[in-house]
Amino acid sequence: MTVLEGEQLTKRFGGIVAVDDVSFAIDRGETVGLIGPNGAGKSTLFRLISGVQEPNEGTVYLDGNDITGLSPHEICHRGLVRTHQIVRPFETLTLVENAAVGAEFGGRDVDDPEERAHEVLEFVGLDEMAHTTPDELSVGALKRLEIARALATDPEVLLFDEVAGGLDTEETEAIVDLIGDIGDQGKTVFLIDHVMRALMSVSERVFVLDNGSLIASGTPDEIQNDRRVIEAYLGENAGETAGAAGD
Ligand SMILES: Nc1ncnc2c1ncn2[C@@H]1O[C@H](COP(=O)(O)OP(=O)(O)OP(=O)(O)O)[C@@H](O)[C@H]1O
Repeated sequence: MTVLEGEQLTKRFGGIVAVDDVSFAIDRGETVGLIGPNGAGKSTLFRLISGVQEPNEGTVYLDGNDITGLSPHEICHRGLVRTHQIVRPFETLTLVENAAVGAEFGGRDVDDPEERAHEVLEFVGLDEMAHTTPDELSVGALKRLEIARALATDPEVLLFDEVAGGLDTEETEAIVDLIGDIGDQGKTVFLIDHVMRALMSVSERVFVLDNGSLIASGTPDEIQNDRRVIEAYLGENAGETAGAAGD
C-alpha cells in the first residue's frame, strides 16, 4: 500500500527547473534510495516532500492525504520527518535532551519524551553517552544522533539526506545496519546518498534523478546495470562512492 506519493512535482528557481514533473510512489515499509549527479534535484525533491519548499506544480500525498504546502512541523505531526545533510544538534543540550526535543515537539503521541529519548538513543547505540554533549561525538555518532532525533518524533516515514556522507568504512557499516533495523521495524525509509555501497545494500528500490527528471527506477541490480544510469551517474564508479558529496 502506498504511503508516500509525489504527483507531477515541479520546482523552478528562476530559469532552473530543479525538479521537473517528477511522479513516484513508495509503499509502506519500503526502503527506497534516491541517486543522481550533483545538482540533479535530489535535495530539492526532499524539501518539497518535507514542506521546506512548496512545489510550483504537483502534489505530495502522505497516507493518501494531500500534504502539499504544509509546514515541516505539520508534516512531522502527520508522521514524516527528514534528517539533514549537515547535522545541527543543540550544542548546549545533552544527547538525551536533544532527542527529547524531537519527542516533545514532534507533536505525535509520545507519553514520556525523556523515556522515548533514551529508547531511541539505545536504538542508535548512543545511550551510554546520553548525558554528554554533541561536541564529544565523532562524525558517525553525530549522524546517529541526527537519526535518533528523527526517530524520537515517532515517524512512519523517514527521509535521510546523506546520512552516510563523510563517514569511514566502520561508521558507514554502523549506519547501514541502523537503516536496516529501522526498515525491520516496518518504517518507510527514503534516502539520498552518494555512497553507493551503502545505498544499494539497504534499498529495495532505487530512483534515479538526472537534471530534475526521474530517469529510472528499479531494484539495485537493475539500476546498476541500466545503461542510462551508468552514463548519467554511475560511470566507472559503480560500486564505489559516485560523485562528490554536496553541501
Ligand atoms: N534555493 C535555490 N535557489 C536557486 N537554485 C537552487 C536552489 N536550490 C537548489 N537550486 C538549484 O537546483 C538544482 C538542484 O539542486 P539540488 O541541491 O536539489 O541537487 P542535488 O541533487 O541534491 O545535489 P547534491 O548531490 O549536490 O546535493 C541545482 O541546479 C541547484 O543549483
